[in-house]
Amino acid sequence: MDVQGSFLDQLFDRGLLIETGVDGLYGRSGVFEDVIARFDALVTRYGEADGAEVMRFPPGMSRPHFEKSGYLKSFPQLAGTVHSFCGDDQGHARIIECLATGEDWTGEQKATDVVLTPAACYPLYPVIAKRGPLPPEGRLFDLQSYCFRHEPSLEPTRMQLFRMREYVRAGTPEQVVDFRESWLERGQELIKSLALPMKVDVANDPFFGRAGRMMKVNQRDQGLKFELLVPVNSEESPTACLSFNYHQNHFGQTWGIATDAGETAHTACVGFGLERVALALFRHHGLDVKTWPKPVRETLWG
Ligand SMILES: Nc1ncnc2c1ncn2[C@@H]1O[C@H](COP(=O)(O)OP(=O)(O)OP(=O)(O)O)[C@@H](O)[C@H]1O
Ligand SMILES: [Zn+2]
Repeated sequence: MDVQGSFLDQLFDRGLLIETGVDGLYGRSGVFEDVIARFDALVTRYGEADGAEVMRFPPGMSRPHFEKSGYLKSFPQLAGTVHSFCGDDQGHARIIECLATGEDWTGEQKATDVVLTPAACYPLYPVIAKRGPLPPEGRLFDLQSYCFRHEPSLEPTRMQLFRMREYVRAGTPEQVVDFRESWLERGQELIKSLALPMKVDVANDPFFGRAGRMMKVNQRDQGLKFELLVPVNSEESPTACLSFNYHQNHFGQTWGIATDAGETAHTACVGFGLERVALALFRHHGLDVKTWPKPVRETLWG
């Protein structure tokens, strides 16, 4: 068995992750959750002085907002929608019949107004827009959400439902670029304080299809996305644990968000993959948190 498979099996054997029968969909133990909570609190300590406005959204968002966001243009392969049965007794009878005969029953389902949140910041932009033009200092938000992406995998770091902590900045290009620069530094300090090996590299999002190829090249050429990578599954392809994204005026234009001076607002976000950081810690410091290096334990548990 390859290294990835065995790391996942070790996590199952220890009960840190709990199998559900679906790749990338796992339960988590109390110990695993405690590591996530401690890391989440550490992120808060690093960002505290900035006074971000805290908002928490459920892991589903408005389908009309999702449609307007442009997500389906770029990442149709990752999207997840919530469907429900809206029929009558006959429809119900067909579902039961299909289940009994092993036929597909899902044709009776209809799309609801809810889609699964693909990234913690997607529900935020329409909320910012609704408040009107930004104040002169711009705005800063603190988010955390379960996110869904249809990317089933045996790599434990690639889940279908996982939590993303984010800080999102909206303002002038200068304000937004400053924010991203400062988090590029802080993010590295933060991961160093956990004694994890890392590197920062330019990256691209998985834009779909032929048209997506150019978008990947553009994103890289313009340095719009950086990732902080930690080897978890392998040394050759380290895992993006943090990402630093400059959207330029994409969301400002899409949602009609203006700066105080009446220009289209720019936005950027820094995202922390909470499960990925936890997995990196278990990978490098061992499956028993009691034996983790003392400085790491002190950073997390004080
Ligand atoms: N499938 C996933 N499972 C667990 N965590 C994830 C997953 N996809 C993304 N993340 C985490 O969420 C953060 C923000 O998401 P982002 O869209 O920037 O990731 P990404 O660039 O798509 O990651 P990758 O390149 O590995 O697919 C990432 O830095 C990562 O830590
Ligand atoms: Zn984001």
